[in-house]
Amino acid sequence: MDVIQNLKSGPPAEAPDPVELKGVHKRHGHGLSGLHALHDIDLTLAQGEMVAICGPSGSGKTSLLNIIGMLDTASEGSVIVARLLVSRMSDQARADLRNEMIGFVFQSYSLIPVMTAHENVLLPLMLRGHLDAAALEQAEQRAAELLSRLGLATQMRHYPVRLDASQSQRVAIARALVAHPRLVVADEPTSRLDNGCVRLVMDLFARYQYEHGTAFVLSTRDQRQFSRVNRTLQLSEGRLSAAPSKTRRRPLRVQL
Ligand SMILES: Nc1ncnc2c1ncn2[C@@H]1O[C@H](COP(=O)(O)OP(=O)(O)OP(=O)(O)O)[C@@H](O)[C@H]1O
Repeated sequence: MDVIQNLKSGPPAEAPDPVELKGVHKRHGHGLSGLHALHDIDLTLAQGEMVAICGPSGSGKTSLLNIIGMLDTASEGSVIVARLLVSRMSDQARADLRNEMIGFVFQSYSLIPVMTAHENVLLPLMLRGHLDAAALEQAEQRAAELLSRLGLATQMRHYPVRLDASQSQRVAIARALVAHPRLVVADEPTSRLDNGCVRLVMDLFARYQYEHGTAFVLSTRDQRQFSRVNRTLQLSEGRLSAAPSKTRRRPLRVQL
């Protein structure tokens, strides 16, 4: 696909639900010593929807996100991403689809130490293939704009070693958004942010929902996010249920 076109394009007008899980179980390890981390999970995420998965440490949040993001496979049940049954895909096809449609925010940020903040954010666009000069300039601008929006204009040329936890987390968030993914999978994305930064991030997420139809699945223990998501689900010992008291249908407010 033409890169400039690719940089500009949003999701197709009638995009299918990005993710559908049915009867998913996850067992880590084998046999009796294996740990049954997820039990019979049913979950459909609609295009443009933001879902928070909350639950205590060890309840299975990361295991679930890894399956949704195709970083790990289910032990049982079906995982459908972009209408494709993940278990039938080759490793390469899974990697390509992941690269094409999903942005990740990892709990430990996973920034590349030998790259500046700006280069880290550019990475997903560079991985999509050769950029000609015009596309590269556009990509660099987009990465810089995202970092500025997240309050990191003066840290763009810093290497990760010079960033504190809040700055590193915001770089990881910019990197997840830069390629306008259809789906963002974010593991505790605001755990290291103060209230002002949480607002910046949630406003930016809402903007992506509206402008690009991006769907978000966030694992969180952060109460500050609950009023900004469309749906909150509770994971408890690997079992998923609705958390109705925390559910809101639409993000409250978008600051453009
Ligand atoms: N690779 C693995 N091998 C064995 N057990 C694992 C593995 N990954 C996770 N587990 C176990 O599965 C259960 C769920 O872990 P998971 O990391 O998904 O929970 P979590 O809710 O994300 O926890 P936290 O909030 O602390 O990250 C835990 O008991 C954990 O020890």
